[in-house]
Amino acid sequence: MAVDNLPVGTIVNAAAADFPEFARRYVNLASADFGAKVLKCSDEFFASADRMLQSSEPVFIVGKFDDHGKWMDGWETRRKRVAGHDTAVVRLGMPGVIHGVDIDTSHFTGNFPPAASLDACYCAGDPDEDTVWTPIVAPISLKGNAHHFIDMAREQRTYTHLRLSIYPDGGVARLRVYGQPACDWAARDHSVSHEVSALANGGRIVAYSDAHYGTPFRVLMEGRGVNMGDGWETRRRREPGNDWCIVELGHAVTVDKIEVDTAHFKGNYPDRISLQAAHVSQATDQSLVTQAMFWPYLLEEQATGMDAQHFYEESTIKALGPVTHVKLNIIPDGGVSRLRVWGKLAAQGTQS
Ligand SMILES: NC(=O)NC(NC(N)=O)C(=O)[O-]
Repeated sequence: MAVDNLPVGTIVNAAAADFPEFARRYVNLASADFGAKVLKCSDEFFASADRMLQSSEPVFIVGKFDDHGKWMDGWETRRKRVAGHDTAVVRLGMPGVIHGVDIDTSHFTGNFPPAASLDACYCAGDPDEDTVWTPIVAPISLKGNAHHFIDMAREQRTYTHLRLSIYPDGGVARLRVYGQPACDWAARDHSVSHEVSALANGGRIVAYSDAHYGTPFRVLMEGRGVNMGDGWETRRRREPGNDWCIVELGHAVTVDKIEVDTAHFKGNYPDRISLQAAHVSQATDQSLVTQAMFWPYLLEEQATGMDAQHFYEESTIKALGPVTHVKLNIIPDGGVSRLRVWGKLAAQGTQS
């Protein structure tokens, strides 16, 4: 991209990429939003390694320099003048099974690394000299200013940390590690309710009708939304019907509490919401969209208000028995900051 002739301060966005299925299906376990951190790196002279874990799209700001050189949105090491290569050790925001990665060199043109590789480990604490690293991506060639999507569908192990190696030096705008957070249900207390919709507990967005604004997976994040962008928001609906979002729960449960939080959605909260649910063992993400049309109501239509948490307890929730999936209907459209579903763990394999 020829950026030199643009006015100083112009923010240049990364070229839109054709994202593969794993990047649409799973969350980025290496996102700073989930607490992912760079624990150590061999060098970060030009740009801090933590920057490659930001969830924002990388930008190039024309004419922005700092004391070290050109300000770059990513991790960038100095030009190596000795043998060797650079590395960065990342603690994932949540332990999980990795389904694909993206080594994104957006905006690094004359300074991208010609190759990179990834190793992973599972560690209760943080890795040290005795840690045994498993190679998960052998060295691959990189291009400048480009996404490098690597499908890892065959990977089944749970990892907590990654080590990114770049050969020999250079800049990486973003490291994205798409995967399913892992949860050890056998170790959990089965006598209490669990928030099985939470990402950290294996909750996953399966499909949604529209997500013109905001990002659907954020409704399953912990804590309250920080602003209106921290949630799921649809476009204004100009035809009959309603918007919806299907969530796979981390474990089958008998639902005993639901929260729908419209934090920050004031002129655009849904007029009403409802939830449908089912216990499903045979489905694909695509077939669930069709199957969900006929699921029974877990929560009948409820009026919602702006910028508020709405809690529903057992007296309002229908007794459907164990369910594995819920469908949130927002009527007719609007924005939701958080959805939380709690319940008692059911024996896995139960079918209704
Ligand atoms: N124009 C540059 O980006 N030069 C250098 N990098 C930074 N960030 O200044 C370099 O040597 O790669």
